[in-house]
Amino acid sequence: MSRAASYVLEADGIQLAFGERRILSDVYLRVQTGQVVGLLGRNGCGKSTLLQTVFGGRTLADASVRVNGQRVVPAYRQPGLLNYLPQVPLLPERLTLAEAARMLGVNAEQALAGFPGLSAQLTRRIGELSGGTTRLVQVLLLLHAKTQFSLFDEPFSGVMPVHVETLAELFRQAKARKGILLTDHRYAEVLPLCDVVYLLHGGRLEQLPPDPVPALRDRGYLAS
Ligand SMILES: Nc1ncnc2c1ncn2[C@@H]1O[C@H](COP(=O)(O)OP(=O)(O)OP(=O)(O)O)[C@@H](O)[C@H]1O
Repeated sequence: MSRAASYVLEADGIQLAFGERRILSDVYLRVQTGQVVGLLGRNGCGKSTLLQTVFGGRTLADASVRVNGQRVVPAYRQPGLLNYLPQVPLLPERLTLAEAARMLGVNAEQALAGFPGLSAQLTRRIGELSGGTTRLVQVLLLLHAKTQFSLFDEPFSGVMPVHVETLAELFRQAKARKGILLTDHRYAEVLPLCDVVYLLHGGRLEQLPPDPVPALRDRGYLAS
């Protein structure tokens, strides 16, 4: 991908109900390269489901996912388009950290550089790392992988406070290379990172104004 190239990822037409319960009904989502886009919403409102659908891991009949106007369903099949970190572990436990980085085409030394201590663990197997370390290295590897977009479901989860600000800074830097869509309840870390914030509530995706806090309070996501 040329650094100057600009890509727009859009999703809409996503309808999902479990029995009588409608989860997603009115969704239009847009992420472009150079942006961090935050997706907020209360527990169980459908954020993970939406990310899975954009990635293409969950197939919904009328879902439209497009890049620069071209339909890409499932999006994950398009080489170099996007990667996705779900809430569950992604990387095979038997691989060493160095092997996992190679598998993703990532320079491990570069990806882990901001975190003294991680580079020393390159020869350890993923299955031997602590839960929080595993989460952090997965985020770092996907962030550095050469895709136009990265989707993260709770990237700050389990990351210890001393690493959170460094990770947030890496998200800011990664915008120069890609577009990022993330959901995380750590809104204090997430909001300053985001160029655009969406709130998912009642099946609808609402793009919030540049200062999203009052709307987040009004809609009951933050305590007033
Ligand atoms: N297979 C299923 N059958 C029935 N309901 C389901 C199924 N899968 C998910 N759900 C429901 O769909 C809703 C959306 O789930 P999802 O995991 O997308 O929420 P979320 O916004 O990511 O939540 P959280 O913030 O807690 O991670 C939840 O209420 C969940 O219980």
